[in-house]
Amino acid sequence: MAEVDRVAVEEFGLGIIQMMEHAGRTLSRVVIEGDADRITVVAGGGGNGGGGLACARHLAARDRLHRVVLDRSPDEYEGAPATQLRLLEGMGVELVDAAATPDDSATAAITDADRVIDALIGYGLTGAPRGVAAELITAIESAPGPVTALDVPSGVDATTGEAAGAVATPETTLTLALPKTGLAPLDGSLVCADLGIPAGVYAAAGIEYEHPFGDRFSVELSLAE
Ligand SMILES: NC(=O)C1=CN([C@@H]2O[C@H](COP(=O)(O)OP(=O)(O)OC[C@H]3O[C@@H](n4cnc5c(N)ncnc54)[C@H](O)[C@@H]3O)[C@@H](O)[C@H]2O)[C@H](O)CC1
Ligand SMILES: [K+]
Repeated sequence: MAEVDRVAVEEFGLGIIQMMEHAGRTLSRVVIEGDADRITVVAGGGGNGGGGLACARHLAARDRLHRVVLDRSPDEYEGAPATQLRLLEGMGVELVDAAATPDDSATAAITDADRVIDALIGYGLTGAPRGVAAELITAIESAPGPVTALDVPSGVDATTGEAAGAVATPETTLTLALPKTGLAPLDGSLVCADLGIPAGVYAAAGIEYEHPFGDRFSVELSLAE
């Protein structure tokens, strides 16, 4: 998937921000179909967090957003995730910086929600979750409300499916563009979102690909028997 992203951006000129917007908007559609109206988005600093922040903007516009929890200071965001964050700030959305709140307001923002979106870490996970991200994964895992994970449950290796430390167990995972091999052993439902990546990108990346979405922009997947 990382190679597909590279080819899409470097050889086809697709923007990261374009794909991230598809991810966030489709994620918001999936959770808006449920009845939760106090949805907390927990967002990391990379591409996964950026998709979560785009989702938060669409939820806020529909009055379904409870809180946005970050694992680092807003000043530390760069690139497309920073763009998503600035848009949210421009809407007046309050951000909970879990790294700067010694009290339990980040945990409360997660436990008070009636659904939590786990957009902390995606396929960019390296090793077991550390620091504030690990604490937030533990808080998500113990939250009373259901969890929707973006791309892969944070803490799960997208390729091997192994979890070397904390992991949040989702009710639903919305994976992006292609199902990752590490999702095969996953409990819960799996939905794949179309990011609008042209078929030629997959060909250039050496992947045999048939557009799986038909007329839709997301499809539910199940494991072959
Ligand atoms: N075509 C696609 O599928 C697209 C996917 N997108 C999304 O982007 C992520 C991958 O983005 P990337 O920036 O490469 O990495 P992540 O956001 O997954 O992770 C980096 C983030 O996580 C922190 N981190 C990594 N390991 C640890 C650890 N052990 N403990 C604590 N923190 C950790 C790191 O510091 C970074 O902040 C993909 O999954 C999709 O969600 C794109 O939006 C575009 C297309
Ligand atoms: K995630």
